Amino acid sequence: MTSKVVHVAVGVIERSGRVLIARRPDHAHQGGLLEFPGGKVEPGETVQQALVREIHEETGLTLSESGLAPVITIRHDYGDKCVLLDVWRTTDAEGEPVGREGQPVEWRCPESLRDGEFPAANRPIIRALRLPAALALTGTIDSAGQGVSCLEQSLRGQRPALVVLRAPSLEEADYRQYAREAVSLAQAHRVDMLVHGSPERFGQTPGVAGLHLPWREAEKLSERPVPASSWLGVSCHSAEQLAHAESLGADYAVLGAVLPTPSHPGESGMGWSRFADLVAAARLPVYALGGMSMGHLEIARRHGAQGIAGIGFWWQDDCQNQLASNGRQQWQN
Ligand SMILES: Nc1nc2c([nH]c(=O)n2[C@@H]2O[C@H](COP(=O)(O)OP(=O)(O)OP(=O)(O)O)[C@@H](O)[C@H]2O)c(=O)[nH]1
Repeated sequence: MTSKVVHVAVGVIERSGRVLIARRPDHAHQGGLLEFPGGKVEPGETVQQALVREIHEETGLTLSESGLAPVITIRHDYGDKCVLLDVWRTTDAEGEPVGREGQPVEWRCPESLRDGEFPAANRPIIRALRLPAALALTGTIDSAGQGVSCLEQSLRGQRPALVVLRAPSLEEADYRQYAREAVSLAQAHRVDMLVHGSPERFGQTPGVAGLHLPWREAEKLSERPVPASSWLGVSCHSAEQLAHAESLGADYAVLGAVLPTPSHPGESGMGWSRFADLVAAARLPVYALGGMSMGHLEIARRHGAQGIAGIGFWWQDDCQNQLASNGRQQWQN
């Protein structure tokens, strides 16, 4: 274990749906691999100031500090060096990039980025760029048929990028039927659907985009139960659970409850400060769960979250129709 932590400002510079990638010089630490441009934060600098300086030095692009938004922080020990990658994104870089230190630079689609092309610490950054800002969970239902019609209605109202099909009240056979119909509905709406529950459910649902493990399922596992090409999420409530999710190779975790929520009456929630502490120590994208509306997205991001997760802000069942039609907010990626 190395003790000194090097604080590194890392920039995800986005333009027309692509991100700017550079190649690290062969002689540098993690040399020859791809990277997001950036560099060490110098004493007396804020991370935003360091990023504006580094990006200009390396690529000639001009960034504004106010145009930077936090993505994720990752602490990683390479054995010979311990880094804290402080990752920020911007869409308003000015100029055309050139490799001013002789390094090749190119624009790439986030979907084309492969883990093995980058230093190991970058895996969560690549996940964070592909994951949406809002993770939608399906609401309580009594039957597969009711679930499918609520899902259809909800997808017609809004189209989240990623939906977790949660239905704890259904028997196994009913869940299987629900999942099959839900996946074809999701495909028609070009939405990625994840089954919620055991790894068997993933195997039994053709066309599903991934698996979301409740903690009771995650704790039984010691390795990733789905291929790298599918999503894996885990519900967590503590630092130990987040560490276990990471050891399973999860692509994201959901952490809560952050605020009081109608689904858990009488529970106060951990609050944003505790949430931020737990996220700061985690090495995967983390969604805030519990009492979330789209209006909480900004505060969640400020506390290190990938975004928000929940039911109430998108799911339309009979009691929520009124709410949804009164004030629908746009989904953001
Ligand atoms: N810029 C950048 N550094 C990364 C990424 N991923 C990652 O692990 N790192 C690590 O973070 C550290 C950044 O150092 P750097 O060499 O880019 O910083 P710098 O330009 O200030 O370095 P120098 O002054 O030593 O030349 C290196 O140890 C590098 O391996 C990434 O995506 N971008």
